[in-house]
Amino acid sequence: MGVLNVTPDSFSDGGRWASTEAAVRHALDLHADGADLIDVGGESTRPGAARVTPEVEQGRVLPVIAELHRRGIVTSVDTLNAQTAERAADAGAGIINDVSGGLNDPGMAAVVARTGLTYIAMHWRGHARTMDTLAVYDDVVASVVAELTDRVAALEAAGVKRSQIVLDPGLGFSKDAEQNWRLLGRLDAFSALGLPVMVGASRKRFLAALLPEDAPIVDRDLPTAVLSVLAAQAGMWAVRVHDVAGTRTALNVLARVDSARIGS
Ligand SMILES: Nc1nc2ncc(COP(=O)(O)O)nc2c(=O)[nH]1
Repeated sequence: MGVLNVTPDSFSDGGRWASTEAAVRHALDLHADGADLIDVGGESTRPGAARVTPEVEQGRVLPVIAELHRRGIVTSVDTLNAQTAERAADAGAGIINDVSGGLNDPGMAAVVARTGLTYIAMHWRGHARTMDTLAVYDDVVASVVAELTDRVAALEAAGVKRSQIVLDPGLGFSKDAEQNWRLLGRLDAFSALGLPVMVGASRKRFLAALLPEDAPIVDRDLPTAVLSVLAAQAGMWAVRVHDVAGTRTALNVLARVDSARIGS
């Protein structure tokens, strides 16, 4: 899953794809680099980011989703808002990617049920302004698994089919660095729920600790690619990355080793 933030303020690529034309061009590049999916977001979710209205969000993402759909590219709409999700589905989005797992907008589950689209339910405890204060867990793996399990039950009660749901541990959302690493060390606990799982570590702050103090954000693409391989080995459904080319190359290394092993 290639990341396309059509926002002026996303932490790692804010403002570079603010126009529809620039955004579509970048999506085509990500697709050419090997992305199976393009995640189109119109509101930055980075800690401290300002909220935008659904109308502003829709103005940013709908034209991009419609044009990519016209070109046969599968998109997910990265939104907390039911109205945006519904309009994105009408514009041709194939997936709803909701970082709040349905907690932000009470109307989201009904839209997911009605559209029948794949729904990525990420673990979330609150908006960007408060999320860091909510990073308190006795056992982060057990808590995130339990809270996602609750979300699945609520979604099914609202008419969403289990077959629509993809889970995501929500790295960096109400998790500190150590908690992110703990979650990455136990991806099996998420697979054990019997649903596809996506992981989004790309360029996130917790990776910076592995790099020199003043390293540019793009240097986080190497640890991101390593995590993509580990996620693939753990049987993850998808990884959400900015540097598709790097992750695709890393996954090709894994595929080559696996095929050689099978052939041996
Ligand atoms: N499902 C899912 N969606 C997401 N959307 C945005 C961000 C924040 O990263 P960005 O600002 O680089 O897009 N991370 C996730 C994530 O980890 N999982």
